[in-house]
Amino acid sequence: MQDTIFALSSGAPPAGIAVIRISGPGAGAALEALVGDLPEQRLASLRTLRDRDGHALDEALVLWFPAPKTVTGENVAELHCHGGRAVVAAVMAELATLADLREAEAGEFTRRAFANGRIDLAEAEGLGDLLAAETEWQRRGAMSAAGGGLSRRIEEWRTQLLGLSAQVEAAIDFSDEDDVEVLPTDFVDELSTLRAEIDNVLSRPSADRLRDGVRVVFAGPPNAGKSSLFNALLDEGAAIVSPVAGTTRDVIERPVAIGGVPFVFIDTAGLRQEGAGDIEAIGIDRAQRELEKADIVLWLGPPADCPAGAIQIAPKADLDDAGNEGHAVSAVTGSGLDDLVRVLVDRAKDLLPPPDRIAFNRRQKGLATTCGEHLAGASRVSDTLVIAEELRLARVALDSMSGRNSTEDMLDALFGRFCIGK
Ligand SMILES: Nc1nc2c(ncn2[C@@H]2O[C@H](COP(=O)(O)OP(=O)(O)OP(=O)(O)O)[C@@H](O)[C@H]2O)c(=O)[nH]1
Ligand SMILES: [K+]
Ligand SMILES: [Mg+2]
Repeated sequence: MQDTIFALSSGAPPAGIAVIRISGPGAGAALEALVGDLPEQRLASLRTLRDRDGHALDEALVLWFPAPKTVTGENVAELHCHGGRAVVAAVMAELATLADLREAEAGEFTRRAFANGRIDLAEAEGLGDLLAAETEWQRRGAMSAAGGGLSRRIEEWRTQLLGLSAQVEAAIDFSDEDDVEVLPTDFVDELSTLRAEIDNVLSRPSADRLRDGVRVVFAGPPNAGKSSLFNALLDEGAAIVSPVAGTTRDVIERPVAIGGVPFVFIDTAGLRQEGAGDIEAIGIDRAQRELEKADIVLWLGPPADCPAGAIQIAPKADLDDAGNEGHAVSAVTGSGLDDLVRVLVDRAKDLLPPPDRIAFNRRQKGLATTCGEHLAGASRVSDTLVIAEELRLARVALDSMSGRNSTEDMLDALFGRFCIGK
């Protein structure tokens, strides 16, 4: 029999309320052990929680949800206790003494929901992103996946594919008689419409970029003012600033939300060929690698050396001898910073999937690409047996997207990034 699991599903105590969730075949018995009987299902009831000796642990709102229409698909009980540390500890300790009950692992509730078909993989991934969301754009992006928007679309595509396969199977059966394989004329149209739809979503930026933030690298020669600008934009003294060329060696990363858009600002060592010591040289190597991974580069060096696609900055605008090509900014007076931020936000929005539209993450993009290749394969040939096989393979890719055929490793990786109690 499946273990019954429990965990604190709300934030760390102390808090106003602590929600302890119990899921599994023994959830009802556990609730009964604490409150004396099973309260009416799906209704909040105020009860005294007691230990096995009858001592009161807390007054709590308790809820009883019998399987299968529950968040995990199993029997579920919820205890809405007072959120004090000692209260939570006492109730959790009492639960741990009950037979067949144990504390849940990270993501275990969600994993059970997936195993019981309450959510599919795309929804579980969206839920993971939603829980991790720190900015408005992240929240909106994750909402649609967590709410099943992407899953429904995948299901529609799957249904269309099944329809196409059925047409091919019919043509194969028909061709047995006189060796002529006839596919309905609109078969080709339907196939290309499906391909176009998947390609359209594929063309959108990846949902991972939204989750991880847009990487903005501050680059240029030593002493250009990179760290000063980095600090000024972050409004904190994260990076050391000094008149000594080669002050910054290591890469310094700071996540920051601006206008609801998630960024990661990255300060780097000044780039120079000569005169760098051993440690600075390592820093320069790291800076080069960051430049390769950057989504946006702020270039604080001579325009002639500005990397392709980078935003040219004219730093130290308060000084008389400041350059005047590019976005003039001063870390000292703050001039030009607001404009620069606007430019950054505009650029970032082009790099992120539009909120409220469905988008693939990296894993889904790989599968959608495979799916698209098989659809293309199906439209290239006239042999119906080959077409049927290509359509089948396209469907296998879609099924991996929704997790109809997922491996344990993949599930471990996905649910491992959830928190305990989710
Ligand atoms: N007047 C003025 N001075 C600045 C400004 N920005 C930076 N500086 C000065 O320029 C010097 C170098 O600044 P940093 O921010 O350390 O420059 P960096 O590009 O990070 O330098 P490295 O890390 O050594 O590559 C320091 O003395 C700063 O005070 C600015 O906007 N105006
Ligand atoms: K410096
Ligand atoms: Mg620096």
